[in-house]
Amino acid sequence: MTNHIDGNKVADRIKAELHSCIETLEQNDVTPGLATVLMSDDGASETYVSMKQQACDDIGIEGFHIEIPADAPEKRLLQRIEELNADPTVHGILVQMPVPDHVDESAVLEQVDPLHDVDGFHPENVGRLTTGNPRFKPCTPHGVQKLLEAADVDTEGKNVVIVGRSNIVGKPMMNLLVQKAENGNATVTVCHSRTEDLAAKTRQADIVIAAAGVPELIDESMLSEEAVVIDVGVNRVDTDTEKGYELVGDVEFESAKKKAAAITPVPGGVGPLTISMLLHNTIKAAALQEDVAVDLP
Ligand SMILES: Nc1nc2c(c(=O)[nH]1)N[C@@H](CN(C=O)c1ccc(C(=O)N[C@@H](CCC(=O)O)C(=O)O)cc1)CN2
Repeated sequence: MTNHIDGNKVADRIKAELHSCIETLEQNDVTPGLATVLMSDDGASETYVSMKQQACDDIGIEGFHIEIPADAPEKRLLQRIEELNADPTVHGILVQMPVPDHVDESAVLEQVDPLHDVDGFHPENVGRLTTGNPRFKPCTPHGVQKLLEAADVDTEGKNVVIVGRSNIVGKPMMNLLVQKAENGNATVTVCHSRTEDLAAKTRQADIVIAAAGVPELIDESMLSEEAVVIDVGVNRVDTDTEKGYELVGDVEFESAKKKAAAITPVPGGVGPLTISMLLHNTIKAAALQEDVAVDLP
């Protein structure tokens, strides 16, 4: 029987568990602070940033929202990040991705102080993750691990196929899953747009993680019986509705759910975990910077 993995439920449980960490910080006179920086007119990016701010308000993290016009020079963004690095009330900083084309993404990621880098995108934090000593696990891959754990899916020794090689999801997901660590120890294949015969690869997988950003790329015919399917794609597809679009995953949900042992929906699957794990990382950043011991979930 198909088993839907309810991301909202798992995310709510993690948020409830994080509440006691916030209390511990408050007892030590620390209010964790998160700065979100948006340099984009993209509607989806605006939505994600306001969801992050709302989640901060809900849990007791102080949110600082900075908007920089999409056509401003790169220097303005870099200067603002420098100011945030030095602000003692700000423990976590994230720059919403993607940034405009005229801005050098690497320069932006390197400008965020590694101890404030709650996205885990700074090269120092990427290096720590790769060498098995993560400081901040990138939010979406960490959320996928939490979803698998909640669904009682043991990754040890499993064949995992990740479809997509982005720095935000595909590559850190690979690094987390191959680690000799809890929720790791998997055999991982990373596929991408140049992969030949993608279906042959995904059919070998016990677990398929779809993160290509291509609506309904993966259907039932590309899955093995009883595969676990994690759909990271949140694609806006134009419709005639009042909203103007609908959200579609990278997996053709209706066909895939017939075959999968467990599957995440879109919306309501991985997305909510991205937000919860950002709160997790912000609390960790505050605890590290303020030298307070917290028991993170
Ligand atoms: N600096 C970062 N930029 C981006 C990241 C990131 O982790 N850090 N990830 C993605 C987008 N993203 C977070 O920013 C994100 C995507 C989706 C969701 C989510 O909860 N989606 C909901 C649906 C929301 C909707 O109505 O559109 C769901 O799937 O249920 C949260 C965060 C790129 N950029």
